[in-house]
Amino acid sequence: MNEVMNVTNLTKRFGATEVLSGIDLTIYEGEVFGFIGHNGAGKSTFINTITGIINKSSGSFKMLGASDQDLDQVKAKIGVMPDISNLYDQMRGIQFLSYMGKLAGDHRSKQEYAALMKDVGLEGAEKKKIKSYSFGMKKKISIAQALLGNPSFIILDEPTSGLDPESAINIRKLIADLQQQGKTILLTSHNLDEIDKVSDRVGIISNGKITRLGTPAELKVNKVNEISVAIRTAPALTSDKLTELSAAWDFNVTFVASKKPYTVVHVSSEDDLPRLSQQLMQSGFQLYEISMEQQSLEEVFINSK
Ligand SMILES: Nc1ncnc2c1ncn2[C@@H]1O[C@H](COP(=O)(O)OP(=O)(O)OP(=O)(O)O)[C@@H](O)[C@H]1O
Repeated sequence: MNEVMNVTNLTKRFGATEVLSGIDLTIYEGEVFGFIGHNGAGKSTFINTITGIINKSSGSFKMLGASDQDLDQVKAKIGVMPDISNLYDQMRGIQFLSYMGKLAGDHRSKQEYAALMKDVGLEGAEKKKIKSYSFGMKKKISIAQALLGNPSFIILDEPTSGLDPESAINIRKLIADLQQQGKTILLTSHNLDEIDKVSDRVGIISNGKITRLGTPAELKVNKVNEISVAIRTAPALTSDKLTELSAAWDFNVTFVASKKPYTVVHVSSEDDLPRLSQQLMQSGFQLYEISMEQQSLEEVFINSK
């Protein structure tokens, strides 16, 4: 697999505050990489550093084969979504894109710029001044700007935050289309369900370091000897009742939570499931459902701190 980005021990300090504390990360050609972290974790600082908007403090990185010293050689192949406060808001949407397109060496026809606006969900807003755009519309035009010049590596910082659900779905489709075209995408989002859906791999940044890295499926695997099971019974199984009953069982079951109408418990092996069902029925419970639960990416994120 070809490396599109390779970051080694990257640090960034603002005065005495260290925001990135030794990031190591490789992104491969054709993948969608999702970057998550709490507010202020350093996601934007990371993006700004690897795109040369701000200077690193130490460490090194390579982008599309060029070292960080030679970033200018590959900048045209990297599409970065600008902050919406950096849009020229006196310009009309299509005028802005064709102006920025020319700067990026992108010589499309007017119809092609209109098609790009349609792709990001701005059909009908081509001739409106950007200053009249809503927050979501500004977000969409900045995504369009990131696509100018046909970049092979596209970096999108919170592309769907503030978008209505339908627009967010369209942007996710656009990301999937771009990946189909062979592009590599780095995106950040606080919508963990979205990151789960669109990303091939996910990195969690916390305290300036990447604390978890893997495919969504890898991250969601429960700890060894800890299988979450959701049970729906009548009457509902309470923590006290489970403690009382399980004292006599020859396998371990621990109460985790009540998530109405389910009771979530941990068992240590899949083989405990039939035993658990049998014991509950023998104790007078009517068993309606019993199923293994996978952690959500949200739970992985909360537990990664
Ligand atoms: N130019 C700057 N000068 C000083 N501190 C900065 C500067 N830019 C960012 N920071 C600080 O760096 C930290 C990381 O900020 P950053 O914007 O990278 O976080 P983030 O993960 O993108 O957060 P969010 O999810 O809220 O967008 C914050 O504490 C922020 O205050």
